[in-house]
Amino acid sequence: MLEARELACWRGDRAIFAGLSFSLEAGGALLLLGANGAGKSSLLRLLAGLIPAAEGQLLWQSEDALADRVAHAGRLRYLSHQDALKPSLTARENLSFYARLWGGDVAAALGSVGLADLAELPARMLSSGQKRRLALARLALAPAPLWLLDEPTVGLDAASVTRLGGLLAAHRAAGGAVIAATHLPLPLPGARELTL
Ligand SMILES: Nc1ncnc2c1ncn2[C@@H]1O[C@H](COP(=O)(O)OP(=O)(O)OP(=O)(O)O)[C@@H](O)[C@H]1O
Repeated sequence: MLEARELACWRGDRAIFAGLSFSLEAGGALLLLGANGAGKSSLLRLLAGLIPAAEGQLLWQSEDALADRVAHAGRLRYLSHQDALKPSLTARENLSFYARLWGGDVAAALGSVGLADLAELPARMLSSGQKRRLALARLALAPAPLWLLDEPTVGLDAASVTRLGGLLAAHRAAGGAVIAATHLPLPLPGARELTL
């Protein structure tokens, strides 16, 4: 599904990583590990097409993944370590923005992360873990084959980690792939590990 060949990344005037290769099959999962500053978030941004690779190739089904940026954006869900919420909009309104882009059932997605009762609360009033859950609810809106997740479980309680495990398992069972950067245990059975 996805293949990285000899990727190199520079941030500013510093080389962050080079010669990085991996492949990911449908239903597969890859955990990005490594110390602070190792380049996990940079790699996710590169895979999302948000920063350029200094060298190497990214292939999607054996074709240049980034030749058509719009097509690439359409096949992925990228969750950065920031929650990307509008503080003054309610939880429902925040998620409705993404539903207008991708489709999906906002109420069901809120329910899947346990936020049904807080749908009408402005995002600024949510706790940090609830904000993270609202960001993760985007994953439950409409299918996309590739999920790129940056520290998805930061701030989550145990029940929310279990719920996320359910979303990840359903996504993979439907043939979706996941790449996640994390310092914490993630419910991704059988995931391969890539240490930067
Ligand atoms: N916009 C930027 N300009 C210059 N350097 C940057 C920029 N963004 C990140 N860096 C540098 O790139 C390196 C990799 O950062 P990155 O955020 O990818 O690391 P990380 O592995 O995700 O770290 P953490 O575990 O702390 O989240 C760091 O040294 C960081 O300072």
